[in-house]
Amino acid sequence: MTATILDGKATAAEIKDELRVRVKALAERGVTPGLGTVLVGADPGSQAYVNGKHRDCAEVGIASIRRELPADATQAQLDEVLTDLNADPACHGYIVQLPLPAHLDTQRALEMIDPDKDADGLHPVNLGRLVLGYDAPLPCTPRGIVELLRRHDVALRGAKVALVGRGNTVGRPLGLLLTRRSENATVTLCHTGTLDLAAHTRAADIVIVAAGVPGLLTADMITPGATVVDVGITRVIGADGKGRYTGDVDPEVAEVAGALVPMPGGVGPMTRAMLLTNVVERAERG
Ligand SMILES: Nc1nc2c(c(=O)[nH]1)N[C@@H](CN(C=O)c1ccc(C(=O)N[C@@H](CCC(=O)O)C(=O)O)cc1)CN2
Repeated sequence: MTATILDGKATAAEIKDELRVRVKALAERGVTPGLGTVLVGADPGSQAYVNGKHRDCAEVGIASIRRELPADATQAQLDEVLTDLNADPACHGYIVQLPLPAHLDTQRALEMIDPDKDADGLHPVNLGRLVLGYDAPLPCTPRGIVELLRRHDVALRGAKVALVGRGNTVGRPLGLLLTRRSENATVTLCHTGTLDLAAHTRAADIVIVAAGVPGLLTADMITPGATVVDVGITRVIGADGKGRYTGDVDPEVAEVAGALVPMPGGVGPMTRAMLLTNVVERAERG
């Protein structure tokens, strides 16, 4: 068996086409959605991700608001930028690019974001709203995974899902999304303390791996025909001395799985598309 590839890049492109139409409708009401980004320091990876977000904005007609601080910025300087963005009516949602330099308090920065402008959906108030089933901006990666599966007709209702990883940005919120009444999947949340991980992944119709451990899921760990989602993205240095990104799923899994969300080209582009979606939704609310 060779898995059907669930192409996140193509699906994200479809979503961006749909967003372009919604942005045009907003323009007719005199509203231009605005996404803000806060970048501290000059890490090349973070700069590339922020540039990518602004390219995405330009593609769909969202206004870009860029705030940059030097690597040695103080917490007070960062607070000031966040306070400004909270008050800026042109900014419907914004993100603080992570990771922040080690001397800054990330949790404090995330908590300073106005929850109604939290484009990443990672503010504790919004994660709390998600737990309680209230309306809230949803975290982009979990939302992107559910959207990708839905658009490729992967049945979630009644499905057994093994979710590997309990982090606050993917594993935990994704478990909450998948167990909402609208999705109705049955989720086993696995983590580093799970005994016999393979027994859980083999019993699952859908295996989602967000552990940050390259090649963690091997072909013998899934049932033939299962759907596999690779959320891992770890930078490794190859034999040629060059850096590259690798996922949590061993390439041989593609020979056994029925469907595979690959890395690259799967969850990453969907995460970016959901960030834009969160901003457009905020602008539509007025
Ligand atoms: N505030 C945030 N900070 C960070 C986030 C985030 O969602 N919010 N996630 C990552 C970086 N990131 C976006 O910021 C991001 C990472 C990877 C991709 C992506 O599309 N990756 C490609 C493969 C790698 C590549 O080609 O560069 C893929 O999966 O196809 C998008 C966004 C940390 N910080």
